[in-house]
Amino acid sequence: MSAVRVRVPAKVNLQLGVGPIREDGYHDLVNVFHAVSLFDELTAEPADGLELAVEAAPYSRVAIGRVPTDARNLAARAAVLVASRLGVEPRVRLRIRKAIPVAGGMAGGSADAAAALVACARLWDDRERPALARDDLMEMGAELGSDVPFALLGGTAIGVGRGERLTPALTRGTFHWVFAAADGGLSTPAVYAECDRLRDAAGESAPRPSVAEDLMTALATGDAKALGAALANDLQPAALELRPSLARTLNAGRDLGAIGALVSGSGPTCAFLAETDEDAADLAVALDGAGVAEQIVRAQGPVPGATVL
Ligand SMILES: C[C@](O)(CO)[C@H](O)COP(=O)(O)OP(=O)(O)OC[C@H]1O[C@@H](n2ccc(N)nc2=O)[C@H](O)[C@@H]1O
Ligand SMILES: Nc1ncnc2c1ncn2[C@@H]1O[C@H](COP(=O)(O)OP(=O)(O)OP(=O)(O)O)[C@@H](O)[C@H]1O
Repeated sequence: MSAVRVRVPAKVNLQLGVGPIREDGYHDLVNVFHAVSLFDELTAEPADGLELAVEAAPYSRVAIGRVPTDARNLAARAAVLVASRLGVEPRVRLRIRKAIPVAGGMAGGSADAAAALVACARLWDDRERPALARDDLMEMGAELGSDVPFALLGGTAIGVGRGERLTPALTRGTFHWVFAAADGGLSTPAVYAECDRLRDAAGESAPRPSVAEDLMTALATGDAKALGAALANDLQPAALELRPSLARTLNAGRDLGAIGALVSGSGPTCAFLAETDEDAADLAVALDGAGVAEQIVRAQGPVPGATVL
């Protein structure tokens, strides 16, 4: 096989309920993931060794200078994992074209890891040995990071445990989003640690999160207004503490007519929901004019997970 090209979506967390810290240092979550039409593209082709190149997608202002191009890159780690599972050498050139913000709370690195799992499994598929099944890829994804299995699955899904144990959720229709990407990222471990610190300082113990019924009903009925009202992220206070300017971004979106506004995952990207495609276009133009973000991007969800093109 010569080259495999895979397209993989970003995510926004519709509900991120953060529970207590577990013994392994991770938090127990109720994580409602939603895949949106903002895509990274990864190409895998045979090479003499493991090679990696990263470029920004046309018109995107993704800070590719902050993406490692060595063995720390999650896509490279995914390729090494697939090779070791199949008992082959990781002789592959990976080219990543990024549109998903770096360290933005939209799981860009996890998306690239998912794309590399799919691409390398296909590239090294050989009649001599049993092919890797979807479940094998999901299990390897969970080994690489909590968000990786969802990038494989896509759509809308409820994640529990670290967020890696997924159940697809019933949804109707399409939701229209506007994302405000910030200049500079936030570290996911730092945001979780800040969430713990804020809870400690307030004398609060971590609640056991549960799936919000109003959110699931809004998704199942395709009711954008109800979805906007039900959006919730327990990491948002921590992200706002670490990056106070995000309050201005969220307020600008609300003032300009968003029917829902929240920080995406660990941030700093802010997500705004609009009722129609036209409303989203108007909101994007207005937010761009307000100058509260590095880049404004429109996207729709749900969309499929990592897909071979
Ligand atoms: C914030 C989210 O993006 C929401 O989907 C995820 O929870 C983070 O997923 P991720 O980036 O794939 O995270 P991982 O690579 O698995 O873990 C990075 C770090 O985030 C923190 N972490 C992550 C997931 C989780 N359930 N509890 C945590 O406390 C831990 O400090 C961990 O060391
Ligand atoms: N392929 C990759 N793309 C982007 N960052 C990567 C990649 N591989 C490793 N990294 C490292 O991971 C860090 C987090 O990047 P990423 O874009 O995945 O964050 P994120 O979107 O906030 O993740 P999440 O939403 O899963 O918490 C980066 O700062 C970078 O050092």
